[in-house]
Amino acid sequence: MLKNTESAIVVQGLNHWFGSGEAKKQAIFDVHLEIEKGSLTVLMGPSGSGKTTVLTLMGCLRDVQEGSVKLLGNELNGSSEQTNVALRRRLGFIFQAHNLHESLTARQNVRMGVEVHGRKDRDDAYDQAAAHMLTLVGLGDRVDYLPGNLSGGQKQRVAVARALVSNPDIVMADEPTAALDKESGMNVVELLKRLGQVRGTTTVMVTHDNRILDLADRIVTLEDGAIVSDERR
Ligand SMILES: Nc1ncnc2c1ncn2[C@@H]1O[C@H](COP(=O)(O)OP(=O)(O)OP(=O)(O)O)[C@@H](O)[C@H]1O
Repeated sequence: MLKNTESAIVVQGLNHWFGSGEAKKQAIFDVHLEIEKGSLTVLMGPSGSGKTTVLTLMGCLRDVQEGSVKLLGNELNGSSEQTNVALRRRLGFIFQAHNLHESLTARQNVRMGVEVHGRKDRDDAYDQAAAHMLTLVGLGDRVDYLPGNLSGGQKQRVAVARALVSNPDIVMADEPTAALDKESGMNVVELLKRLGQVRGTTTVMVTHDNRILDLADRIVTLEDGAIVSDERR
């Protein structure tokens, strides 16, 4: 049974290593972080500072080696695969490589975001939800396009729609605006912010994009695997 709490994510004393034997190297050092439901948190820091590692640990995509990560009240350190699968269903992931299926239209790609979660008997509802989400990301006139006929920025917005269509509790995004021009990038982040206010969706976003910092509720900066600043706005 999954639990619910007021904090979306609570990280305590998190350490992480890569490699083994002589090559074993610590990448994350004693990270503590509590993220409120409905907030938009940005993780910043130089290349190699540990942002993606922290995001994947919080997103149930990597085993927690030492310390505690509670996701929606559920401890990930030592959690069962069954719990991990159930938790991942409550998350939406947006990564830089958008991984769209080239043979499926924008709408069909977005539908996959709900189909993996649910029943097969709601065809029309899935289609409508996918088209609605594509409209929200500004692609209402492109729902039946194949990825090959979309620009890099448009493909990225399809990936955003796919991550959001299942109404996830938490969105984990790694450089979601990197492929987007200023206006499209702002639109995506504004949408995530609005989902936080309206649906209580929590967003944690890794970015180097200074343009979107004004929209963040909180900016956490990592250096050499440790948090060096934590600014609430
Ligand atoms: N699979 C891996 N195997 C070995 N070392 C890794 C692995 N993944 C990350 N690291 C190391 O862990 C540290 C943190 O990497 P991470 O990718 O989390 O940083 P980042 O801040 O996300 O960087 P970037 O902004 O370049 O994506 C780096 O020193 C990196 O070399």
